[in-house]
Amino acid sequence: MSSYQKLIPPKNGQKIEMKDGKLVVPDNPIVPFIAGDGTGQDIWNASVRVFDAAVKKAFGGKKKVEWFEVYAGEKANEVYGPNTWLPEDTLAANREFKMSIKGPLTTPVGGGIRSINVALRQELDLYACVRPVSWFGSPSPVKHPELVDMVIFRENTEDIYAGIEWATGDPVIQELYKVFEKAGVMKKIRFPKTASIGIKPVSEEGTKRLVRAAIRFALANNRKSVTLVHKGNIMKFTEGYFRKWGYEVAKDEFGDKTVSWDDCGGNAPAGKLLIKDEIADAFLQKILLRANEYDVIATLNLNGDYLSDALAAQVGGIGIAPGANINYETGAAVFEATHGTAPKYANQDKVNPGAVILSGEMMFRYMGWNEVADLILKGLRGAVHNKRVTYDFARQLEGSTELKCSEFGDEIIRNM
Ligand SMILES: NC(=O)C1=CN([C@@H]2O[C@H](COP(=O)(O)OP(=O)(O)OC[C@H]3O[C@@H](n4cnc5c(N)ncnc54)[C@H](OP(=O)(O)O)[C@@H]3O)[C@@H](O)[C@H]2O)C=CC1
Ligand SMILES: O=C(O)CCC(=O)C(=O)O
Ligand SMILES: [Mg+2]
Repeated sequence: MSSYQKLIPPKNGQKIEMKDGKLVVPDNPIVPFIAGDGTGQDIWNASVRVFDAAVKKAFGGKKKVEWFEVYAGEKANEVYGPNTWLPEDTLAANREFKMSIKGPLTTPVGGGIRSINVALRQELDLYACVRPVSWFGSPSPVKHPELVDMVIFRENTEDIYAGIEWATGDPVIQELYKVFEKAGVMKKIRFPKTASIGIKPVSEEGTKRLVRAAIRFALANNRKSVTLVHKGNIMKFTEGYFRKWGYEVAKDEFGDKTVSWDDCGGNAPAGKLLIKDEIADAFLQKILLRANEYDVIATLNLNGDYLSDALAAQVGGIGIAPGANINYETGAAVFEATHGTAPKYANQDKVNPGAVILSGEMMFRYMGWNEVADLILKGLRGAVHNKRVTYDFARQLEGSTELKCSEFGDEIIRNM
């Protein structure tokens, strides 16, 4: 057991562990949670009741999650003192108990602390951000939202999110200019006196482990294709190499089970997984026009961030867009919504808790508690079908009843 500065883990529960490459889940697992900033607390209050109700209904008391509150963001400042955004305790709890679920955390724009969400992913090396997007019957701005059934695998530890950047005037930039001078690239910086500079690392190992995870998922779930989404025409050695390394891992490690677009002209023989690629801007227009041509998506960090919100909107909005950050080798995982803190709605018991609830659905499936995950899906589908929904759906759904965040949780429980 780790020694914690301020945390006391629940006495009754047991740890989830990884043994011989497999998760071993006890009947009473301890699962750490971070409620989150802004709307996070309202959402967590609704979500945890849904989770407990689904576990109780599925197992009749034989299994139970022991929830363990850990802190990050604003609450961490209250518990640990000013300027403590991601306490060592929280990282230690994530390591000890393997999995956790979290609400959104605030990141200021243009200065201040770097993202705690990104820091958690990097500290725990959760290299795959997995975001499934499909239609739940909710109102959508497109004619055929049912054509969207994709799972985004977003690289989660590299790219511009590594946070290697300097503000205009920083002395490091002057040092970099000396290197750029030698390399003969200074003329490419149009306004050197005022430019801020950011650096985008993309590695072979980082790309291959992400694409490998996407291909394994696609094969295990009988998916038709994996599309590598990149901007490799412009960023040749970062995004272009993501594409190259992606095709390489498919050929070298899954050559008997996959076929590339170039080798089959897009017509994959029966039983083979098609590996193709798409430039990111073209991809963004094609998902609106012909969403059914895409299935599993493997992409870089920034592209994945943009795509997640865009695809979420296509199936009815960010209010029901779930996600998981996973390291498939260590088994470590943090489940979280795609959306942020939506601060203008904080403490109004108003927003849609669906994204965290569906992140919980992913978590229970990851734990092998499929009965619980199925009940959560049934409950959510039932609530949307009955048009008893939160404000985001209600404003687009004729004849609906607008529910509070907590009431929507109750409605999901009623429909399980
Ligand atoms: N993983 C994380 O913790 C993330 C954190 N963030 C952080 O969150 C903060 C706010 O970011 P912002 O760009 O405003 O993005 P948000 O996702 O927080 O909110 C944007 C809009 O999305 C809608 N929305 C968000 N959550 C919900 C919900 N649960 N139910 C219904 N609608 C919802 C609202 O739309 P409407 O106004 O139309 O009602 C809201 O105004 C920033 O500090 C950002 O860095 C952002 C993303 C992820
Ligand atoms: O960390 C943040 O504040 C934003 C992260 C984000 O938008 C995402 O992971 O989708
Ligand atoms: Mg985002």
